[in-house]
Amino acid sequence: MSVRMTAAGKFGWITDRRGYRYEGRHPRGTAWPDIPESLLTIWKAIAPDARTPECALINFYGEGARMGLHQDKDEADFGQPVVSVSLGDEGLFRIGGVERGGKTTSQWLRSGDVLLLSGAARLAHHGVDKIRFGSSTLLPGGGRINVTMRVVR
Ligand SMILES: O=C(O)CCC(=O)C(=O)O
Ligand SMILES: [Fe+2]
Repeated sequence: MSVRMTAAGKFGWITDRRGYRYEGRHPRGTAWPDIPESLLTIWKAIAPDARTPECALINFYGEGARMGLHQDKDEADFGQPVVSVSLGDEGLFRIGGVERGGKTTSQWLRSGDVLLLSGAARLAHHGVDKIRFGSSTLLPGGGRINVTMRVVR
């Protein structure tokens, strides 16, 4: 099972027959909702010198969902960080280096954990190998939400 996605902010990350890209509108034609203040507060606290985030990607991991190793490299300015907030079930986060195929380390991300990818880590390969479905009571039906904020342009 793959990760389900939606977004808030100026841009959302979508996929269709043309592939993956940032879009200013939801596929149904409406603007994305604003990024909630509570999330902007976390961004400002952890990345005070960064610009305002333009996208909050909301990933939902149901039972069995995972995300393969990848780099976040569809943004224009890699000097701007990526900040993610994990909610609900624990997820096993794996991170390696900028080069593909290098050594990686893994870490369980728990509900409320905030992760910063900046500097040398901004282009590090990373992914989520598995979630511990049912390890948190936050989401009534179980699962993990990861909200990832980015400056896009
Ligand atoms: O779910 C996570 O912790 C990572 C999400 C991620 O890497 C992404 O959305 O690009
Ligand atoms: Fe990522």
